[in-house]
Amino acid sequence: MPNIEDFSHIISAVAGARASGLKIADGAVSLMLDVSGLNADARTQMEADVRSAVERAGATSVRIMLTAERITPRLIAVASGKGGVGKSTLSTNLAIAMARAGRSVGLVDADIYGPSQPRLMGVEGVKPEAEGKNMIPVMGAGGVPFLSMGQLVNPGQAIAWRGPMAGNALSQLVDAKWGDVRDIVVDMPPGTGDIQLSMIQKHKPVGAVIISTPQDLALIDATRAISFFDTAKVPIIGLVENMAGYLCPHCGEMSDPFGSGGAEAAAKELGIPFLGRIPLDIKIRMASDAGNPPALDEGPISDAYAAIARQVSAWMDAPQAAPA
Ligand SMILES: Nc1ncnc2c1ncn2[C@@H]1O[C@H](COP(=O)(O)OP(=O)(O)OP(=O)(O)O)[C@@H](O)[C@H]1O
Repeated sequence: MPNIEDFSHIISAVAGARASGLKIADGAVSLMLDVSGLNADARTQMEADVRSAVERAGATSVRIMLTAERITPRLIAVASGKGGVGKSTLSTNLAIAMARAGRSVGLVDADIYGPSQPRLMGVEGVKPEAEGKNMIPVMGAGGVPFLSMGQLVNPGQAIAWRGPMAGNALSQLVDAKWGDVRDIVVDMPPGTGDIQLSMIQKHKPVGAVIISTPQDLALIDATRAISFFDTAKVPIIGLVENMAGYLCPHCGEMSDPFGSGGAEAAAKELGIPFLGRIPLDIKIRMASDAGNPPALDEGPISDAYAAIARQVSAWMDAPQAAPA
């Protein structure tokens, strides 16, 4: 029978620093497993992995107590200098790709000008319920819980809002019953005006992902968005290039209607990380419009979102994203 040190090694090979309180009595092993920040599937998987490793090593019985710290979700802002560059599409697919990697992540659609997430998440017309004063997020595509400005007001109504109203509306979404959600991807309204400032002053994101198309004019707007977050002291996680390169579905030739590589060059010049590029592909628009986010699929598009999600997740796991 292995001793307590052997079991400790076996368990930490599977669960890293998440295991604690290991005890052994007559071959019966008990321990605690901190599953904070993991979604339900990842929790079940980790528990099962630890259990089978301990059983394989010869334990007569295994008792695992799952614990999770109560957490206030951290916000990841997805922002762009101007509209129409694919910010909402990226927000949805980033959240889904992070969830597919086992993270406990939610999505908030704070774009008061054109809340499009209910459609992208396949839950158009679904109204969230409330528990007391708090809203309960609805379950969107990929099992990602989500709330949208579009669920608070009728389309078009919010456009006349001023900063404080937008800030208060965002509070309703962010202060909802998020359960064990650790990180919330926030689809910001495009631009860098008072509305956006009020929102981030009220609910400071831990970091911002900026999205741009590759052409010069869009990059100038992206640069403005970057300095906006700099001024607000919100660190930039990195820049994503969207609609980079068009693969012709008929002849298979790759062309660059908006140029290509502009965002990567701009990121280098600005000294911020480049997180990756998403091609211009009609399949992205069609799948999104049908409420089937492409990040849920298999293939190169989904891989591109997963690669961006990995970098954002790594940034969130590093010390700079830890709560003060
Ligand atoms: N890589 C892509 N390839 C093809 N179509 C895309 C791509 N990214 C986004 N789109 C499409 O472009 C349109 C605009 O995208 P999206 O709504 O995500 O942009 P946005 O920046 O959030 O816009 P808004 O500022 O209006 O909210 C949508 O029809 C979307 O399906």
